[in-house]
Amino acid sequence: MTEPTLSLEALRQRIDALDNDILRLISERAACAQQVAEIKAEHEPGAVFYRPEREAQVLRRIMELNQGPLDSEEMARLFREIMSACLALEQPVKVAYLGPEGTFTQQAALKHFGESAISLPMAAIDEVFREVEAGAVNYGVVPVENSTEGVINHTLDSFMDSGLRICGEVVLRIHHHLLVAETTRRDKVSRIYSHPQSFAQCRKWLDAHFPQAERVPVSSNAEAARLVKTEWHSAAIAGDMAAKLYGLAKLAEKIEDRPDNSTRFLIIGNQDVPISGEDKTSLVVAMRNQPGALHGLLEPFHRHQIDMTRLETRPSRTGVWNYVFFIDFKGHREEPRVAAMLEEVQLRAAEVKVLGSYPVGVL
Ligand SMILES: O=C(O)C(=O)C[C@]1(C(=O)O)C=C[C@@H](O)C=C1
Repeated sequence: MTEPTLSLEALRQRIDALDNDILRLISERAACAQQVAEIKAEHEPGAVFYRPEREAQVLRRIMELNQGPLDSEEMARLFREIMSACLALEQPVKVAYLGPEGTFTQQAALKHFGESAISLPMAAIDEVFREVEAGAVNYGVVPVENSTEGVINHTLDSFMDSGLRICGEVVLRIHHHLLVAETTRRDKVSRIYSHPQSFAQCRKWLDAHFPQAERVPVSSNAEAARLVKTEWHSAAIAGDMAAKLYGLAKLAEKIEDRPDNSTRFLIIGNQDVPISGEDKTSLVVAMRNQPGALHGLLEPFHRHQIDMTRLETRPSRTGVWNYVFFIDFKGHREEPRVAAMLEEVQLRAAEVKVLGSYPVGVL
């Protein structure tokens, strides 16, 4: 057995000395951010302090540089919080999310903006849009698609009537747990509350383990968790945030049928985000009702070798049998190859609306 090189006492002294350095360096960094804020405020009327492209670059660089022993995601999360605190010094950022408190959307908001952001729950997706449009908050966070259940139509439809732009995306691994009040026994659970999407994502597990329990759909997972707090014969399917918020125990963990179950959320705001180096663009395209229209729309993507990551169809709501396409692809609208493709699509389509170019989610 090899002897430890330093005693416990000596290691703790070393940690204290390192903490002194870290403290000094974080303070120096925060002072730099304050100066950045002064420059922004001087040069731009209505200065925008939050810079998604810069944040993505900072996090990507840290992940590339990291050599362990902490893994790169863990290290990026630490830097995420440092930047969040620095941004709060520049200007506290207010974020509306699809609530109530304890939902996965709140978790996504905090994952993206860090714990120093002020997050405000809204009752519905269109309320999140309205709060951002009215200027009551700086940004909004809404779910847009789930890997098991598909697209969230409310969010796509809200974009059709809104002038807001997409400033970012965040992907969250969704882990569902079966939660109960502390005194509830497994054999007493006769009713399970959850959001319909979560029931769908855990259907096989529920069929196998609780085939007899009544499944009661409610408006959110957090609402399900709130209900079981006082019902000793009920359980809720919800995530970690809701479990913590309502002090519930986990009867079973990670009960989702697919281990890669994840949800993608969009950050909506009023700004056009510059190129970060690894970006995505989202469009809504209305096509004329004629044969070959879809082929005509897709052809320029193929020719310019642009990687489409999603294509959704929605009724346009402005005429019978008219459809619009929601398209996501890799690349930024200011890249020449993307700009050339967009020009061609514009010629072929009845209407094209660029919802935004934004950094591919880092964390
Ligand atoms: O570089 C900037 O523009 C900053 O304001 C600094 C900083 C950071 O802490 O690194 C903080 C907030 C921005 O969203 C991006 C980066």
